[in-house]
Amino acid sequence: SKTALDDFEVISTIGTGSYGTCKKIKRKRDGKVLVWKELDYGAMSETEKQMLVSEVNLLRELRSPYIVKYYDRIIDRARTTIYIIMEYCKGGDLATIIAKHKRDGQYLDEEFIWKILIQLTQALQECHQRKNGRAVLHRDMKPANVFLDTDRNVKLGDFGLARVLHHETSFANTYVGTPYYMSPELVNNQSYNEKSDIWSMGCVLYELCALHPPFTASNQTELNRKIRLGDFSRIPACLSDDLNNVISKMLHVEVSQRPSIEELLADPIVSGRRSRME
Ligand SMILES: CN(C)CCCNS(=O)(=O)c1cccc(Nc2nc(OCC3CCCCC3)c3[nH]cnc3n2)c1
Repeated sequence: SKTALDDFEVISTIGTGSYGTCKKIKRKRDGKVLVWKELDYGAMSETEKQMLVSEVNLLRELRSPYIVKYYDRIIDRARTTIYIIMEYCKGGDLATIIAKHKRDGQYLDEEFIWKILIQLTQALQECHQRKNGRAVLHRDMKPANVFLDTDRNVKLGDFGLARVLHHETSFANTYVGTPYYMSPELVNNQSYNEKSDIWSMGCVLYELCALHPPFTASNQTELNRKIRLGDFSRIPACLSDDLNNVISKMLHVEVSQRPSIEELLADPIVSGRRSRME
């Protein structure tokens, strides 16, 4: 039988993203706590609705312990709203964690950063090296889209939704935040590719280390210049050269010089750290 809205009770609103509202919900039959994201498709064209359907179908196929699990979807035609039901990540998002450490003037410890690095890479591996089909690019990886579960394991979220919403007509396209994580190829109006996700992952990991993005500026032009130059300062001195080396590789301005997912996982530093963790 189809899942219906009254199979759930809303506990609270977690927040509002570029596409709509995220609510914490409880499944009545077993009390399981989940979230749903409400998207109003009322103003979407037929093509955009088609894109939304295909993006949601892609969400179903992405199965990894490091990607927010998709459960179901409910379509309420009366309200022209789709409810996408996903796993609830108790640990919140990295943007909140970084802001807290910045406020307290305390860096994150290196072991935690390596754990995030390894698990984010594995989350991207699932998307870039999908068995049965084309790679799914995240396109919008940033600290606010990386969640943690109870054991502080990574849960990469909001897949695909980024693409359907970067469609020119959707209101979500209006930049709410500064695109600190734009890759050089995007700044140069070249195409977005798998290596662009690697760049964004490098920016997220850099910000976990330094508690600020690698490239900052007070306006877009200045930001674009810094991104094209790829000049960023070393992560804090208390963090190892190994960590600095791996993150610096991800932030290579030249797409061809930037490692792919498989090259990252094959890197002796990364595989060495990974084997010590699992
Ligand atoms: C905006 N943030 C900096 C802080 C405000 C919000 N707190 S928070 O740090 O995200 C937070 C606190 C406690 C639990 C969770 N768990 C959670 N959140 C999701 O999305 C959050 C939503 C994303 C779009 C923008 C608004 C917030 C999930 N999506 C799938 N599973 C999810 N699990 C999140």
